[in-house]
Amino acid sequence: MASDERLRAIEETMRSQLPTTAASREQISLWSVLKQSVGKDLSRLTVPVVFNEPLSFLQRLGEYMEYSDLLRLADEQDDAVKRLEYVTAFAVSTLASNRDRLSKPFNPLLHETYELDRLEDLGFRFVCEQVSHHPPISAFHADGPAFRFYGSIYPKLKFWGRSIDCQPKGILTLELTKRNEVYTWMPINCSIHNLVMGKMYIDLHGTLEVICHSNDLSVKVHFKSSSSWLGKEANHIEGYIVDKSKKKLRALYGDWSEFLASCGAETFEANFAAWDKERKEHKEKKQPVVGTGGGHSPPPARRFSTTDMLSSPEPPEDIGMPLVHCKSTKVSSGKKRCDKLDRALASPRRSTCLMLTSPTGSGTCSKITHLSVLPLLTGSTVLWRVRPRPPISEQFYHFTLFAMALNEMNTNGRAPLPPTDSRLRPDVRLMEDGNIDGAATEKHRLEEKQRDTRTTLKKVKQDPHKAPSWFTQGPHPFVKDQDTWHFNGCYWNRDWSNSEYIF
Ligand SMILES: CC(C)CCC[C@@H](C)[C@H]1CC[C@H]2[C@@H]3CC=C4C[C@@H](O)CC[C@]4(C)[C@H]3CC[C@]12C
Repeated sequence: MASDERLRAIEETMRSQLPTTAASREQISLWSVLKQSVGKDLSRLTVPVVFNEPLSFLQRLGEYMEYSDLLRLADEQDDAVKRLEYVTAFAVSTLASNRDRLSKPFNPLLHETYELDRLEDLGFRFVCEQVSHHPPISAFHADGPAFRFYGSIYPKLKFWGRSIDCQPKGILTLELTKRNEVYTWMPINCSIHNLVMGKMYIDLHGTLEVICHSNDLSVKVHFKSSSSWLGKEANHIEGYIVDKSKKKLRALYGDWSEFLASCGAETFEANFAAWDKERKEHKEKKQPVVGTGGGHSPPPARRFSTTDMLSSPEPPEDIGMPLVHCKSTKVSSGKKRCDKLDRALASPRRSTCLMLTSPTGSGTCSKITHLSVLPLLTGSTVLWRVRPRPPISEQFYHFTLFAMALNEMNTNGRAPLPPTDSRLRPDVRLMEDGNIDGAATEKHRLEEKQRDTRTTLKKVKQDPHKAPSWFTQGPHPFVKDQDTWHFNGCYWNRDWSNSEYIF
């Protein structure tokens, strides 16, 4: 693995924002666009480009890998329950970037691909291909020194007038290769509310069941559905790790957009009610120190300097007190504690512990732009916490820093991309550059081109369903009666002689 300095060097070469800010949608009513489609599958519907984000759905799937470090941590645990804890934290972390992301990624064209080779700095490489057009199915495969993570998603979207329901189909599989362990889970359901009136928000709901097929440990993480974006249950998740006999071994709880912690099952049962009450009260009070958005005027900024901070050699593991979360533009590598900040907090009587995380996890601390308190149950271990989004995120489709770099052309002396890579899509690129009309024209042209290719192939009696290049469908190796898409591994030979320019 690369040294810290090397890591930082790579990180600094990546862009931290898009070329232009998002265009305003105020002029267009989403309702007028969607009203003909009530009750229909949205995959065939095109929305005006302003309701898109400048990423293809394949690139969006690349965001699953933002916290791939959790897989290294999982692999390092000698205790099977702890491994499942980190795997579950990873599964939850793949969902975090959905918060406030209320734009539609571009529908991938058939056989479009996307690669994310971060083997050198982040320890994984990822490939995704659009393997089917109707229904739209995207298959992906990622690997690293200790894992393989693969699956497919068919994001089934239904429009209900005031909301959109998404019941994605597919299965996600994680293999910890050195441990010979296999985990699976299904994508979680989600809804987008208040399309017509009120503040739009995204709600993830249902149960995320992570099963370890090698030792019969499993966990059902329940995602509470919230009735409004202010809802006290909003984003709350909880569940128990159980063994074969359903004996509760550990409790997991958190917020899919912020953190996942674990504690003893008895602690959770005995203290949850009291803690939950406190948490809800806290949620009502919770206010960012510097505005994180909502379009309202932010409260006055408070600044803290680096000298206010005491370094702690080790990140606090068991934190039986509230955690303060700082969003900072830059933070020095490692995690730092600060007790002086106690006084700055809303509830001065609490003992508090400050953990600083930067959007990238490294850099030097210059200013803190956001503070929030995470209440935790006594004796908890924080398995995962979200990296704060950059302050400019709001103007850039609420992208995380990780997302900002996904469509970057920077190949930095790397091997050339295949002609099917999402980064070469002219419509997404134009949108990113702020040319909405140009993007709309190109998007239309690509869709027509795709249709024409299919008709021509049919005319010359060729199979219009040319097989995907890098994946084949077949039975799941570990789950009965379940199909999955298998990566053939050839992608990384980087031979594009059979890849057509689809854009
Ligand atoms: C008209 C506009 C506003 C519609 C916007 C629809 C957007 C928000 C929809 C379209 C496709 C959706 C995604 C489809 C599939 C999944 C996998 C699931 O496990 C988590 C949610 C996630 C990642 C969805 C998030 C929301 C999503 C990106």
